[in-house]
Amino acid sequence: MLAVRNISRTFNQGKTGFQNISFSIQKGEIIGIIGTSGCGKSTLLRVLSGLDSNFKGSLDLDLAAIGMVFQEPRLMPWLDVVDNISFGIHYPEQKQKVTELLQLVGLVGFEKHFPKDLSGGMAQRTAIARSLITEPSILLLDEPFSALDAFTKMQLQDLLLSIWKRRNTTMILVTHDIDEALYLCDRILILRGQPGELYSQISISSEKPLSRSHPDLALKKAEILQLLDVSKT
Ligand SMILES: Nc1ncnc2c1ncn2[C@@H]1O[C@H](COP(=O)(O)OP(=O)(O)OP(=O)(O)O)[C@@H](O)[C@H]1O
Repeated sequence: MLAVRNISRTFNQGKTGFQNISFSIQKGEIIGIIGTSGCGKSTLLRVLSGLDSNFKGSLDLDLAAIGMVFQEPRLMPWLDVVDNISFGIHYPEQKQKVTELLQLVGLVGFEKHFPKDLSGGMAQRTAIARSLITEPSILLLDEPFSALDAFTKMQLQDLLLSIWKRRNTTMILVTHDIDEALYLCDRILILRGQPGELYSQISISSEKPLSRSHPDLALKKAEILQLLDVSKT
């Protein structure tokens, strides 16, 4: 349903960004993108989202069907939770949808709270609900939980899986957290180099989610560390 062929994005210096990346994604797949700092992961996500159209190669996806979640929630401080979620849509007609999303992300009871009164996890739940309001078929997530404490992070990872189970949303997740990618993803793309290139792809379990301590995930982690060339650190 999504195909990326030979795409490259370099900047003026010519040395940065990413190059010659090709992959495809099936409906309902969760794909992780992992790579060392500066190998172009965020740049790739910006290109996939349509925020950056200055790339070479071909991109076969419906940009209208995309939702995006960033590392920081990017909520509007003067709007409460409901108004943040429903910003840009015609709320009276979409009230039912907002109610369903509040239930989905676990924010019932917090409708009238403003961002300053939300914990980091609740703010990110609001951002996730907002990204789903347009019913995207693909969700792009750029290190969505990296600013959260370990416990909240695990809760929100499980929230993503529950969204995926209910809606079969295709997701592309950029993360530095290999355990997170192993737990959530069907397949992990490993980028290396500057400019970054697709170095390898690893399939995870077909019985997702495996328990976080499952030995298969430990084996895959060792494989990924080796592919990233950081297995001794
Ligand atoms: N607008 C820009 N102009 C010039 N260079 C850029 C621009 N955006 C990104 N870069 C460069 O492209 C490279 C890749 O950046 P990017 O943020 O995509 O990497 P990343 O893999 O997401 O890094 P990190 O893991 O540290 O977040 C970096 O060297 C960065 O400096």
